Amino acid sequence: MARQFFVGGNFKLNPASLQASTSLIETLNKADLDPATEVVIAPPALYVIPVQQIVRKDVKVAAQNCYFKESGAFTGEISPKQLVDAGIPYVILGHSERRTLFHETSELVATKTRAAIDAGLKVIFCIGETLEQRESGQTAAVCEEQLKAFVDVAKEVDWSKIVIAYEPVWAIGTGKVATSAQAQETHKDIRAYLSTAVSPAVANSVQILYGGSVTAGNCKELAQQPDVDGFLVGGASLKPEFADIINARK
Ligand SMILES: O=C[C@H](O)COP(=O)(O)O
Repeated sequence: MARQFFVGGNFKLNPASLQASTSLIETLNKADLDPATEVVIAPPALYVIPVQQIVRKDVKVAAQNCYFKESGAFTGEISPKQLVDAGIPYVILGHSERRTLFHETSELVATKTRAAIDAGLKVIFCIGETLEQRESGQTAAVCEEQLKAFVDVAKEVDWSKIVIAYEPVWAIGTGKVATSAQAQETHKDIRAYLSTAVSPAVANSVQILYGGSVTAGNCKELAQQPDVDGFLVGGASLKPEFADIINARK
């Protein structure tokens, strides 16, 4: 079965006002988008609901993070249940900025992923190595370790609720994109790991996105790789070229 092409836009902590978010969405609403691509955008938490209200219906909305508890004394957090209640279908978890700047461990990311799926969300689950880890030949091992933490708590989980985003940390926001060969090799390694650790069927059906300095200029070649099923886009998702990335296979 062919995997659907998927493009996510992670706005991170941008733009800095609701008005600027609205104008970004208005541009996206007017764009000619390939209907074969599943498109998900992740605005900052405060704007998730207003964006959901104005964005075109063929574009879904994601939160950039959530906690694993349903409710309680957890100041500053958002629960998976609240996202579901607000009609938000997706959440990004395990982004390298969460792992590095906010000290999220693979175990915490796994717990949050399990809770999000159990609550009814779909998860864009991010993994990826640092430059030092790549240069010392640990790329596959690091991705496996990050995935294994979830596999360990994934008993009877519905893997169709997960999209994996491979984002080498050295490529995020740096302008240094992975070559299509590097992306393909790592995506293939991720599938090989899942084939053994979960099942060949899951390894074959799970969508694996590439993220890290994707632009309109480099997306077409990356999109031709057999194990690259789409992108998680940061900086370029805030620009009109996001539509060209969505249309990378058109
Ligand atoms: O989630 C998106 C990634 O962090 C990629 O960001 P970037 O496209 O700005 O490099």
